[in-house]
Amino acid sequence: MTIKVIKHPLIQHKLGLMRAQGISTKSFRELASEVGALLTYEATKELPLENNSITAWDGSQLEVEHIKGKKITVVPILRAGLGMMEGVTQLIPAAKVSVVGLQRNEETLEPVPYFEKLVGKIDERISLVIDPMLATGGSMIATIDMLKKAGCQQIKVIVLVAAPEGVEKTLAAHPDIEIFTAALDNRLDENGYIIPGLGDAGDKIFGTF
Ligand SMILES: O=P(O)(O)OC[C@H]1O[C@H](OP(=O)(O)OP(=O)(O)O)[C@H](O)[C@@H]1O
Ligand SMILES: O=c1cc[nH]c(=O)[nH]1
Ligand SMILES: [Mg+2]
Repeated sequence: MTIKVIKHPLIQHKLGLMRAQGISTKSFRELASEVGALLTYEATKELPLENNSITAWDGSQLEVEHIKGKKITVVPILRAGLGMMEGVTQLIPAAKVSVVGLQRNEETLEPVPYFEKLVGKIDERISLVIDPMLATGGSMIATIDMLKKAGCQQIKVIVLVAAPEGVEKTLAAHPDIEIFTAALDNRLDENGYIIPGLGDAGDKIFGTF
């Protein structure tokens, strides 16, 4: 479908803080969660609503709006995706969680899958895939492949930072998805790291340097 770069001042300010050398694990993790929440607000903006009748505080019948039909499953890509989970689930507390584990081989840059636990009836849900980094796109494409194979028909992606190469590859493989990001950065370096990027997001979130 498309990529949407969300230029909200709060998002850009927080992302700018995340780019600083020597940022603490505590600050990086908190900011990843906060930017994740703000991007979730944008990514859920067009969810359809339906009217439902409830009994209100004074006993009267009242028409209120609820999110219609399909409900969301959040899909964090291990490990780094877990760093956005708190913020995302603060906004969607009832969301079911489907976990996917992928480790990028640092030499070939190919994603190596090692875990998959998806919720039931995923064909009836919208998947909201979360990962701080979309670099070559390999991990994201493999995750979307898994979700589609399990029957999921509607997929949105939230990443903190994306590289043009990875976005192009992901949208070419899966033109029906939507990507929400805080930044579309310049390029990948020779090791597949996003420039300017954030460095190794997983290591920063988990403190594994
Ligand atoms: O677009 P790609 O080229 O596939 O790279 C992006 C992936 O790399 C990072 O994870 P990593 O493999 O380092 O695992 P980790 O989260 O366990 O650190 C990142 O969190 C993405 O999942
Ligand atoms: O820039 C990058 C690329 C892949 N994974 C990261 O954590 N950072
Ligand atoms: Mg990593």
